[in-house]
Amino acid sequence: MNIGIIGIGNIGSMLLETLQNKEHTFHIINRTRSKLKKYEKIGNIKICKSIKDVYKNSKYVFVSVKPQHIDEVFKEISELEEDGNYIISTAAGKEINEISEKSKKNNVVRIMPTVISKIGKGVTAIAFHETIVRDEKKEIIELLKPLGKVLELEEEKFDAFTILNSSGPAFVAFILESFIEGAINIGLHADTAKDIVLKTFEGSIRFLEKEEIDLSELKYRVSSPGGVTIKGLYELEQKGTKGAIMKAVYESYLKNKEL
Ligand SMILES: NC(=O)C1=CN([C@@H]2O[C@H](COP(=O)(O)OP(=O)(O)OC[C@H]3O[C@@H](n4cnc5c(N)ncnc54)[C@H](O)[C@@H]3O)[C@@H](O)[C@H]2O)C=CC1
Ligand SMILES: O=C(O)[C@@H]1CCC=N1
Repeated sequence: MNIGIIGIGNIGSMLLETLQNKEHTFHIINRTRSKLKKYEKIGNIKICKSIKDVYKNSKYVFVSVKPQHIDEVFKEISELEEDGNYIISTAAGKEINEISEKSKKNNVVRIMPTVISKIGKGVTAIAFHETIVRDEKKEIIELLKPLGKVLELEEEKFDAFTILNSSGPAFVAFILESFIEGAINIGLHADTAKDIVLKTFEGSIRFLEKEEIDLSELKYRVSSPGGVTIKGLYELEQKGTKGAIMKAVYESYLKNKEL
C-alpha cells in the first residue's frame, strides 16, 4: 500500500513508525527537513519534495500538521485531482465537511489518534465522509489496526473524545508527577518515587478491572476510620482538586470547540 504522511511531528512520526511494515511504501514530507533525516536510509520510506508528490503517489494521505497550518495544506490538495486517494486528517477540532470543502475532495476521513498508539495500545476514533462505503471503511480500519483499538465515532463526540483520549496522556503525566514530587517531599529519591508511583497506578487500574468494584469502594477499602488515607483525601476535597480537574477537562473541551 502507498501511504502518504504530510507533517512528521509527534503524530506523523508515531503513524510512520507504528504502521511501518514491508508491504507499505511511505511518501512523507515535513516543513522542517531535519526531522526527516533519520528516515533517509529506510528503503520503503520516500522523502518527497512537495505535497503534490505525496498526494499523487499515495492511496491514503495522512495530514498531521497543527490545526493552524492545515488550511495551506488543504489549499494545495484542492488544486490536485482526486484519483482514488483518501485524505486522513488527524487535526483536533477540524470537521469532515470543512476539510472536504477546503480540499475540494469527498474521500475524507477524520481520525483522533493518541501518542500512546506507539505501543499499539491506544484508541483511535474514526469518522468518514458520507460518500465512503462499507468496504472502503473496512480497508481503512484494517490499515489502522497496528495503532490498537479503532473506534467508529459520531463526529459530535470527537471533542470530548479528544480531551479524554488524546490530551489524556498529558493529564495523566501531570497527576503522576504530582505524586512523585509529593514522594520526594517526604524523603524518597526521585527514581524510587517514580517506580512506586507508576506501579501503584498500574496496580490500582488492574485491581479495579479484576475485582469489578466501584472507585468509591476502593477508596473505602483503603481508608481506615480516623486513619492516614482519609486525612489526605480530606485535604484534596478541601482544596477542590476534583473541581479543578473537571474544570481543566471543560476548558480543554471549549478550546477544542474553538479550533
Ligand atoms: N500531539 C498529540 O498527542 C495529538 C495531536 N493531534 C493532532 O495532530 C496534528 C499534529 O500534531 P503534532 O504531531 O503534535 O504536531 P507537530 O507540531 O509535532 O507536527 C506537525 C509537523 O507538521 C510540519 N508541517 C507544518 N506545516 C507543514 C506543511 N505545510 N507541509 C509539511 N509539513 C508541515 C511541522 O514542521 C511539524 O513537524 C495536530 O493537528 C493535532 O491537533 C491529535 C491527537 C493527539
Ligand atoms: O493539544 C493539542 O491541541 C493536541 C490535540 C489533542 C492532543 N494534542
